[in-house]
Amino acid sequence: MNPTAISVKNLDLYYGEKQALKNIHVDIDERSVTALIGPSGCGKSTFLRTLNRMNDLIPNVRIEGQILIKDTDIYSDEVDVEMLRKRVGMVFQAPNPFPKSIYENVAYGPRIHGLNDKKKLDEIVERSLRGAALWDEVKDRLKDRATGLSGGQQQRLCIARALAVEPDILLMDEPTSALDPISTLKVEELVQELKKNYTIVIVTHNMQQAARISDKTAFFLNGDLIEYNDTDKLFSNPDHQQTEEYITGRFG
Ligand SMILES: Nc1ncnc2c1ncn2[C@@H]1O[C@H](COP(=O)(O)OP(=O)(O)OP(=O)(O)O)[C@@H](O)[C@H]1O
Repeated sequence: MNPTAISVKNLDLYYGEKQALKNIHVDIDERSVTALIGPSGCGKSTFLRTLNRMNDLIPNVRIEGQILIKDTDIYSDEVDVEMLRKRVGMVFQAPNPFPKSIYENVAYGPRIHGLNDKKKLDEIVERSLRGAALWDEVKDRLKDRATGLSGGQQQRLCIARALAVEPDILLMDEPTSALDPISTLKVEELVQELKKNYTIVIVTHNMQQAARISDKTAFFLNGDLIEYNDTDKLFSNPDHQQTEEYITGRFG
């Protein structure tokens, strides 16, 4: 069994008066893929965003409870949120490269963290693009604009951009929902490869995708974590009736 990468205890989250996460407890394994599933509005993205404090950017959010990453409570006052987001990278639903070159997209993170050595940046750009399975497709046009890449390539570029600052954890919020089936497959294969080195938490609307790529699955409903289980078990013989109803398409 892998050690725990993220330990969530008694987590409540409120948007103003509305409670969006209710007493969530979960331990996420290191170097594994954890899928978050559930119907629209159940709190998947909200939960994902708590893991690198992206909800801090939303007004009127109140968070109670604890999230430990390597024994540090990420909500404690001493935590440097910039450093946290370096360790816990994020990839969004729609690929969102900067309107800059392919090279500059990947070099951006290391540069803002103070690295200016051209040789080191070259190495990081190559390593990150290789890590995101994009190097061979772009190595001869690193100076071209990133926005000229296909959607699937742009998404892998965003993954390379996240890898460039050497995170431990990668959060992915429906990373393939804007992609065609072939690009989706490439990103799914990439996720399998990345879990050898990173802890991955992925929100997906697609239950087949969760079943294909994740080791564990968390099923949310109305802000409650109903079931957190091995993916094989959750999709074949879930412990809770609501999970059964959801995976067999009776609601959601
Ligand atoms: N910025 C916000 N301000 C107020 N309420 C919000 C905000 N973001 C989300 N919510 C509410 O919190 C609940 C959970 O939303 P969240 O986006 O986390 O769900 P989700 O499961 O990711 O949904 P989807 O699958 O549609 O993306 C919803 O009721 C939503 O309306």
